[in-house]
Amino acid sequence: MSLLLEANGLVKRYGALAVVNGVDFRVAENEAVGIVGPNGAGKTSLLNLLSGAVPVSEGRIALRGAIITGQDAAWRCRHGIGRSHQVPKPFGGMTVFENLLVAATQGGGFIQHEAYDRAVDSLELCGMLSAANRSAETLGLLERKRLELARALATGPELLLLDEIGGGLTDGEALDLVEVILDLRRRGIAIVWIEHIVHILVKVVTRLVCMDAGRIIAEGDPQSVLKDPVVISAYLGSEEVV
Ligand SMILES: Nc1ncnc2c1ncn2[C@@H]1O[C@H](COP(=O)(O)OP(=O)(O)OP(=O)(O)O)[C@@H](O)[C@H]1O
Repeated sequence: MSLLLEANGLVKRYGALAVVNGVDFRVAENEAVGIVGPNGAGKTSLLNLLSGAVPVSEGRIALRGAIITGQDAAWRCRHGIGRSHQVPKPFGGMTVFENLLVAATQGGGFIQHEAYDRAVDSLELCGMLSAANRSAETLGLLERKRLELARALATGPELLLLDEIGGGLTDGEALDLVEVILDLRRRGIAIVWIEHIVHILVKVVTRLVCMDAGRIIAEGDPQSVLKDPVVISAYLGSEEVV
């Protein structure tokens, strides 16, 4: 597998506080990487740096070997880095389908039939065809999460950054989303997924990273990371998670 995204020495400071503190992070083509860690560990902050939502304080990020550290989120989205947010916020005053068309055209840079086909494809993949003409604001949580995923997908990503896409869902609902995410992997999309529902996460990811206090404290194959005493002490406690 060739390297898709590589970040070295990432630091993000707010005032004196380094919320991401010297992180090296790599994702290969079509790889699925999970990120876990306690609240406030810096997981979303790391995703924000990778997606370009916030600028780095230090470090550099490369996409397929080309430095993209200075590129903003819109540029990165056009060049294959899509993301979903922890709290889904559909575009208001629009239907589900219109949300996806906006993502395909404005986020992905697709035009005309290509944009339309992308939007339809994302609807189908995320199981939202029957909701296409509903006002996005009327959706319940599961459908909002699906729309959040579909919208990221409509931008045509090679790499999808998912922030707690399973959060707030029942186990059954989260398992349905797992099937969708597995489908995306089958299509060759690489996934970086932050999730607290660890037994759901490990159904998709082949590598797990654990963060604490802005640093990576363990990484490797998911079962080994979950058994690591450092991870148990910082994050899992004595809880049985898989
Ligand atoms: N814009 C900001 N200004 C100041 N501090 C911030 C900002 N954004 C995040 N932080 C701080 O950075 C730290 C890491 O937050 P972050 O949201 O990245 O953690 P997380 O691991 O994603 O947590 P959770 O699992 O609760 O979502 C927290 O202490 C948070 O308060």
